[in-house]
Amino acid sequence: MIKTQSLDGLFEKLLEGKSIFKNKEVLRPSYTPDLLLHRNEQINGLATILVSALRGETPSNVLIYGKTGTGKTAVTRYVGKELERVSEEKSLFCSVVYINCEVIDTQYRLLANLARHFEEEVPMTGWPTDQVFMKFKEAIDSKEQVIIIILDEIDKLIKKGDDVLYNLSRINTDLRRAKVSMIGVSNDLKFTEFLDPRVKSSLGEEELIFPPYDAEQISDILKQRAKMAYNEGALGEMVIPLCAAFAAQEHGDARRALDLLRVSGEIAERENQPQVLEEHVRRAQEKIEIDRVVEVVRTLPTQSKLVLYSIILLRSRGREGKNVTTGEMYNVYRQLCHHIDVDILTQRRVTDLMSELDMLGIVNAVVVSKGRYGRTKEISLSVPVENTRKVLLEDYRLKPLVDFKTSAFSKMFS
Ligand SMILES: Nc1ncnc2c1ncn2[C@@H]1O[C@H](COP(=O)(O)OP(=O)(O)OP(=O)(O)O)[C@@H](O)[C@H]1O
Repeated sequence: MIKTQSLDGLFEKLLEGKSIFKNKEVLRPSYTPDLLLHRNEQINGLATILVSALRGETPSNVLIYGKTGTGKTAVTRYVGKELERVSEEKSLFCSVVYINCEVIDTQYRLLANLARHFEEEVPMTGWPTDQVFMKFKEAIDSKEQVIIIILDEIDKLIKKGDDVLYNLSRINTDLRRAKVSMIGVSNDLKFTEFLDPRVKSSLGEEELIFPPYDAEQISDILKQRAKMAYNEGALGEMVIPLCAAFAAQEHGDARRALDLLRVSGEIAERENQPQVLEEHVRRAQEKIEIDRVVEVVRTLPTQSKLVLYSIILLRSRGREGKNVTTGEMYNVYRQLCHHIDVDILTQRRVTDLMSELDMLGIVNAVVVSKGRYGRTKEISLSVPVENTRKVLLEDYRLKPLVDFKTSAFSKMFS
């Protein structure tokens, strides 16, 4: 008979412990606070452009730029919500439609979503795109109204062509009653380079830049949120300054700072600690960094994974402390390719892939002089070996390499 452990009261026991969190949800990215700190200039700037909508005029199109976590989405949604609120109060017809182009990433799906927002029956696939566009136009032109379309992460949409933006930017010439304007949001400052010049000038009628927050501003944002998220006395004195300092080092990313504040609390909670302390923040920072790297490694192309795996093998063969040279790395890389029957790239190409890994912060390569033997690059890993190895071996193409170090590889070094 299989003995099962009694689980009576499993959750009750866990719930009994007093939580340090009052409301953890307010630390999640989906939560938008009622008051956005240090963004008055951007809020007023956007409101000044959009106020035309309340006068029944077409607001200029706007492009909003700024690095990740600088409050672009939060500000745009906040101003959009306010606009809708005032318009309702004044019995006007203004609607703001928010689309995240990372999720809705094809022209068809974008138009279908817009049409559906105005209660048109459009299937999510199957129709010619023109027909969906017609439906959308018909739907909105049935009455006098101003529609503002927020296209968040607009650069993701453009990767699949800019026809839809071209059509949307000219839509007002075909409309009799309705008026449409667009707000494009992006953290890629260069994405407009790929746009049709007509779309570029139409979309960028107005531009708003969101600068990164400094440590003090992040600290204010964290304090505001911590009051709602944590019980009184649950945060050690150094927690907020340290979270702010780490996030400001990154580039002033409020999302990262809020993540850090939440994960620090989760670590302290898991250890049944009554208070979050500096050491929890340091561990949270490490955890978030590992999670980030794991995600980057997971999505690398196979060839880059093989380059990385060669470096890992060289580092873990009892050579700790010794850096790997490009020559050694290429040697092992070739054997790995041979082992799993993958094309072998030239040393030059492999060196390029390695430089990309360097840029992603996965390895660190320094050029060293070998005297009369010329120059070479010495490579060290910037990521934890075991975690990275595990992620690499999750890839089915690399799986057969799991035994590699114990057979062919050990022979090479014995
Ligand atoms: N000024 C602020 N006051 C309070 N919270 C803020 C502020 N700016 C950003 N935040 C919070 O930081 C997180 C990230 O902000 P947001 O999503 O607006 O950034 P973003 O610039 O749109 O980033 P991305 O380009 O990655 O989408 C959100 O949880 C948001 O609520």
